[in-house]
Amino acid sequence: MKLERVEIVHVAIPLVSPFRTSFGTMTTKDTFLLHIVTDTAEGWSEFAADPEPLYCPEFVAGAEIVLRDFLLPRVAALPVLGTAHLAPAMAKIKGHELAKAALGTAVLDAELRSYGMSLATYLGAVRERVPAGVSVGIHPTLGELLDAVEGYLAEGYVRIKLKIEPGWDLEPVRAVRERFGAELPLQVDANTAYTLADAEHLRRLDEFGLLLIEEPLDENNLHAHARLQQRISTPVCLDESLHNARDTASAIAMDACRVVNVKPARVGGYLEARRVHDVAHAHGVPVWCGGMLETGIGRAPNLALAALPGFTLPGDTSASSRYFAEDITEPFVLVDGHLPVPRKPGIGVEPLPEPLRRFTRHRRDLYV
Ligand SMILES: CSCC[C@@H](NC(=O)CCC(=O)O)C(=O)O
Ligand SMILES: [Mg+2]
Repeated sequence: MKLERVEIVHVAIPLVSPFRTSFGTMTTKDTFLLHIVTDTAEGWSEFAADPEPLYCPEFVAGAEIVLRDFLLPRVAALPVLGTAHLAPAMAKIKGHELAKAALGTAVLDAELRSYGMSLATYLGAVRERVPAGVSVGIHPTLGELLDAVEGYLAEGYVRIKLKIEPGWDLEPVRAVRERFGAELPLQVDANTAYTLADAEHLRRLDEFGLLLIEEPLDENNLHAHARLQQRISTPVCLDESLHNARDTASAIAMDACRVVNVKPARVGGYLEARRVHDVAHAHGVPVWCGGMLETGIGRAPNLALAALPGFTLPGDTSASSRYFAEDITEPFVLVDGHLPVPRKPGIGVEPLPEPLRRFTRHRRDLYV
């Protein structure tokens, strides 16, 4: 393949309801798509983070600069444009995994389309549909939380994840357990909101039989997560702390991580995400596919990844309607608590021209 053009398409899609986490409240999915044109096929991808660096250090405006000034010049200079060649070409740039993932996924999409191969086939998917969990934000009252959970269960979601923070943890978990029973697959995500000083408090979550507690302590602090795991029985799951397969191997070796939230964008793309899956699977550590409120452009490839053998826990791969009244692709619709694995070439979806036009804020060439 030969790179001919790369376009950045900034989109802003309103959320159906505010999504509050321990680090802020989102009301719009405000990010960009990459559209690449090569001599043999086109490719699409989505940048997974937001305008502010609150979940991780990367953010929309910064990623555009990193792509335009540092990643694209190196990739465009490659004698052969192919997914396998990208990581070595981008490796000299430190960090910026989400920006690298956006470029790498667009190239992978184009490459697979040129071969007529689906991402699911390429990655080694073994399922045609995957069970869908749902992430539930922090609500103003317990009553509103219980109503939200009731609604998601009625839609068929098979697992509930509750966002927690100091002051909103034991009570919402207890309320959900009391209302929906001990058998409901239930987990929590703190997004780094606690410290080791909270260990005794977090140990009180052990009575609720949670599947896991996600990223309770500050990111990249594997030692503290390992010490916390010695004091609580709820399995610690890492998210923000794992940037690649190497981190995953270290975290498992230190017993800092008994479950892995695999987010392809966070680890630099789908090839590294498969490596993370392979490392965890080899150690008997279950993985599940995390989410970043993706549009269908990011949701489709996540579903392909979630169909790999080691993804034994439901992910945050919800239906498009979880966040959007209208998606920029054909919507992903829950059927019996599952979503279909895309099987068309590449990521298997393209933006729908009309919704894309309506939700586009601006688009420009990053490379011609
Ligand atoms: C704005 S919160 C984004 C990161 C968060 N993602 C989710 O909670 C799932 C979001 C989704 O359903 O895509 C996480 O830390 O796991
Ligand atoms: Mg998380």
